[in-house]
Amino acid sequence: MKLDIEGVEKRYGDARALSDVTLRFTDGVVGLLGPNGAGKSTLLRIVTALTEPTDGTVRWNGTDIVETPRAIREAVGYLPQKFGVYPNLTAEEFLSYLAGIRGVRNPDDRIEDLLDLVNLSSDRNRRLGTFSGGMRQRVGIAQALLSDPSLLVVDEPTVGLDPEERIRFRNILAELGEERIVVLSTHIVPDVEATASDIAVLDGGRVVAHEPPSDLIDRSHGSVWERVVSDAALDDVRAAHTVCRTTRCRDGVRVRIVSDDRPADADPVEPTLEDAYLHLLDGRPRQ
Ligand SMILES: Nc1ncnc2c1ncn2[C@@H]1O[C@H](COP(=O)(O)OP(=O)(O)OP(=O)(O)O)[C@@H](O)[C@H]1O
Repeated sequence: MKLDIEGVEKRYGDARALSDVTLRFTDGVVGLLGPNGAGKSTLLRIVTALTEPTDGTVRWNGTDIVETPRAIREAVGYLPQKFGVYPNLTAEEFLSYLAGIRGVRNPDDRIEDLLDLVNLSSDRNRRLGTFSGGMRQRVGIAQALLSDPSLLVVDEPTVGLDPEERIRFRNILAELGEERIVVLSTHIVPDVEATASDIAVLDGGRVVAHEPPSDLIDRSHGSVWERVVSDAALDDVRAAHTVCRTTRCRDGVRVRIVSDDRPADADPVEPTLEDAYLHLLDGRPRQ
């Protein structure tokens, strides 16, 4: 499978949401990272043929999806950021309804397998209106997989999931990525770290990195530090540096800092993907 995005630009009036985006995705999980407003959802809407680019091309296994949107619509499963359900339907009824609309073959077997995959078999006959946010999200994942898509696109899928569900979900994504392209857009860097073989970072509508997580981490070696400070000194450290994490310890607060220069009294530490991501975005912490 191959998804080729070339020179894609998207303008809304005078505002540019995407500028000259060129990316090639192949089988595996690709993590799409970027701060608020970076253009992630816009890019996902373009590659799923829900929106047309203002300029540039997107090809699915060689076929231009702007000219032939059917090529991608038949291949894609999509879990949008805002996923609505019919509250009066049960999980099983909802999936059956969508399977009917989408012409899924052997829908009963497929729904059985998917309810099992997302751990909702025992809740299949409950109305969706009684589901927690995390359970609804799992229904969303199941519906995205109904047609056994070769391209699975998921936008912020772990929002609302508790830690146990998140880990379960990450494992499902990693497994799914073995035989298809999974594009996972998220703010939660550890989710990407756990699943993605490839990372694309957007900032201000442009691609600022596209490489394996280990390469991104390598680039921030020598720029991540830790030191212990008193509570009273914490504000000064925050004013002077990009602080990516603070942890309370016996002697005060352990502060993790991203900086190209060594901060006073700080020791170098091994960077994580989250550190590398902050370092890439000019060391400015974002939401
Ligand atoms: N329909 C639209 N009309 C006008 N501007 C839009 C529209 N959709 C998105 N934008 C703008 O395009 C830019 C990119 O938005 P987009 O939602 O793609 O970013 P994002 O990376 O998904 O952000 P977030 O992480 O907050 O969801 C933003 O400046 C946004 O305001």
